[in-house]
Amino acid sequence: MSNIVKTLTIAGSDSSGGAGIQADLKTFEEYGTYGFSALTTIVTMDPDNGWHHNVYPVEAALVAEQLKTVFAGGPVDAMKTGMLGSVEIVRVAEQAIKNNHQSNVVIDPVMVCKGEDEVLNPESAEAIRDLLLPLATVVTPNLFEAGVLSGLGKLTSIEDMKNAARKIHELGAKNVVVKGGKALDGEKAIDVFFDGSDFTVLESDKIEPAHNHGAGCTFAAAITGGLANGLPVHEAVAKAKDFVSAAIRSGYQFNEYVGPVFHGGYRLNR
Ligand SMILES: Nc1ncnc2c1ncn2[C@@H]1O[C@H](COP(=O)(O)OP(=O)(O)O)[C@@H](O)[C@H]1O
Ligand SMILES: Cc1ncc(COP(=O)(O)O)c(C=O)c1O
Repeated sequence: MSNIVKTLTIAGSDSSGGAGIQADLKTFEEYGTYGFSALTTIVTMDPDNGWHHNVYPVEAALVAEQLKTVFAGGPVDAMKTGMLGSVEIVRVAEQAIKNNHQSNVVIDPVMVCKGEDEVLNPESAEAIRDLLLPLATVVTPNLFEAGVLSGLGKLTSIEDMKNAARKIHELGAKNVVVKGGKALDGEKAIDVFFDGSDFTVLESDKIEPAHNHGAGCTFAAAITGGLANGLPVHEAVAKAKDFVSAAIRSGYQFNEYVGPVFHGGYRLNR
């Protein structure tokens, strides 16, 4: 079929199914697109150790090989990156985007897993800032990641989020969405969108219980799906906000530690 709309994720595997490549491919399907993937890391969560996340990066050369396979069909309609796992893998992603003249690039600068409070790999965070932000059509940091990328540290208000978005735009990303999510105090889940000249504040009710494991990946994958389908950036972001809200509302409690989103929530109109 020649009218197939193609999407790609370069991300890690979350066997628990809510986040990572699993979230991305499910979301791409919901958007009626054909999903490709290059796996960067395998993440396990240990029920015998308080659900501690162990992250196992794949060899960078193997990520490059996967991307050679994907791009053998030419550039895709839109792509995203998620957890990248090492500086070398960030470089491989950068080269693939440049060499294949890939447009519609969504960078989700994954630095932490929810429930874990250490930056997974500080060098990778710097590499994402320096190598990938200049290639980003949209970058989607959460509150913590936006504080790191902007250098502003802890962000606690919409004004802080706007200042961070401005700084991240200066680093080269064309559009920035700073996600307040559950981390920003208040009754609303607030995200700030900045296109380089105007701010839009996206608001939804804060959903409780927050079955939001995978919400960030799902949001970025939904923006990717929207861009692939030809939506302008601001519409792709607004639709992604509705999509992820429905996914959180339809989420469920997997065990005592984690409640993932359900990526099909939007279709079920929940
Ligand atoms: N409890 C919640 N209720 C409603 N929306 C939420 C909730 N938690 C997160 N979101 C939304 O989900 C999206 C992902 O945000 P967030 O969970 O902060 O990202 P990340 O997974 O990268 O930490 C954002 O649009 C955010 O506002
Ligand atoms: C492979 C992978 N990518 C990304 C994330 C981040 O998930 P979230 O969308 O909840 O921020 C996780 C968290 O567990 C993960 O395992």
